[in-house]
Amino acid sequence: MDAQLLRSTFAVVERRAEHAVTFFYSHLFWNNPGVRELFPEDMRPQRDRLFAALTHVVTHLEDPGLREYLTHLGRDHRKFLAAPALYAAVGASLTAAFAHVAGAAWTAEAEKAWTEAYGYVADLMLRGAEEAAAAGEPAWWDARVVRHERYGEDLALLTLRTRQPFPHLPGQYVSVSSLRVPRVWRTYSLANAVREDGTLELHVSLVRGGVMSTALVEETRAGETLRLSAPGGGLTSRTDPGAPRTYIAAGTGWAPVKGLLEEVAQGPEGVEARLFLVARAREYLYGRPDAERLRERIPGLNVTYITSAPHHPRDQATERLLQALRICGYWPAHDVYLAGPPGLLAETVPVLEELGTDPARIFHDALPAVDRPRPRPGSTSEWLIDPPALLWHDPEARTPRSP
Ligand SMILES: NC(=O)C1=CN([C@@H]2O[C@H](COP(=O)(O)OP(=O)(O)OC[C@H]3O[C@@H](n4cnc5c(N)ncnc54)[C@H](O)[C@@H]3O)[C@@H](O)[C@H]2O)C=CC1
Repeated sequence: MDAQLLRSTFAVVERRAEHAVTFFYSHLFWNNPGVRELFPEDMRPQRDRLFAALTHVVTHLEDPGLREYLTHLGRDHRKFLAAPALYAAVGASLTAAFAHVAGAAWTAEAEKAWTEAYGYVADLMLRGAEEAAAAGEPAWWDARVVRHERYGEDLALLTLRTRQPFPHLPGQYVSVSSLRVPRVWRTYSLANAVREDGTLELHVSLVRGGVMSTALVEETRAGETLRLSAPGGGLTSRTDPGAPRTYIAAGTGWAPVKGLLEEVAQGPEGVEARLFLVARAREYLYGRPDAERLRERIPGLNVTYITSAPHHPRDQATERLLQALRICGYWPAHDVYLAGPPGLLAETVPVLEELGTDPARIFHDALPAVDRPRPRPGSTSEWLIDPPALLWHDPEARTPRSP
């Protein structure tokens, strides 16, 4: 693959991404009757996702992890009922959209490079889907809501039980769909280790205007059925048994960390472990009772709760967290597991590195780039000098701006 040529054409397409995406979906739906019904009513998040995936591929062309990313993406796309014919149709519409917006940059060489690259992507995705089907994995798991608990205005804990066994590792996430908002899928971390009764736990924070979180927090009731996709994500346990580790969880980032700690509690020995549980205010520290129970079950677990002071902005908790981390020692010996809002991760990782943590031993889910909102540049030269944060870099993030 000509990585250089792929990147340079993508850079041109990226500048007109909104046109490219509109053209792509119009072309796809016009030329393939029936395909529109596979997509949700509101296409905006879908648009962001397409470019998020393309950006990931283009920025990881030489990364050996790209194969695994694509096979997992294909396995996950079974939930959309994506057949091989759809992959071919998407390829044709994508090249048409790129040709439309790239102008003079769309040379015969560029078209050849993109056709080859898309073929590679589609082959690996289809391979992932076929392997999962051959292993007897369903396209999605039906999960009954056995308990629905509200915490305050904007949080719900859902306990689910799947009809078929659900193979997950503690720390992983799933995408979830509800018949209340057809064909919409959103990812949530699982908040439990593997349990004997097979139940799963999700922590859902209400996003203002978010259709799925509103359905899950405010409308869903026990007895309903949700759909879960194949679990994914890299925030799984990597530390040798007994070796020291630090867990940092903020907001509903508590979910995967709770899963990891439940796994430790199921093990035979204690560990040298520190947990920092961060919340925007005391009343949002919903994980405290479970953290206390885990502290009793895990000898050697040290727990610190951090919140913003009353009437202070929620980000003050992050400053307090960084102060607390600076007071601790032994960072070079600790593996660090992090889960929370992208902004918190972006601020915490450099401090951990500065304190001596091995960057390769800091684990968190792949998160979008974080940037402060800026006005969009007006001219091409401004774009080149100071390209803005791309809209699709932060598709899943909450909108936690107000205190
Ligand atoms: N696997 C993972 O990493 C998971 C991540 N999450 C993410 O965690 C967040 C949870 O949202 P909420 O529960 O509403 O938490 P929240 O918005 O109340 O944030 C909790 C704390 O994180 C810090 N924070 C928030 N935004 C920040 C920013 N821009 N810069 C610096 N620090 C910031 C603040 O200290 C705040 O008190 C979501 O963004 C969600 O996507 C949730 C579950 C799993």
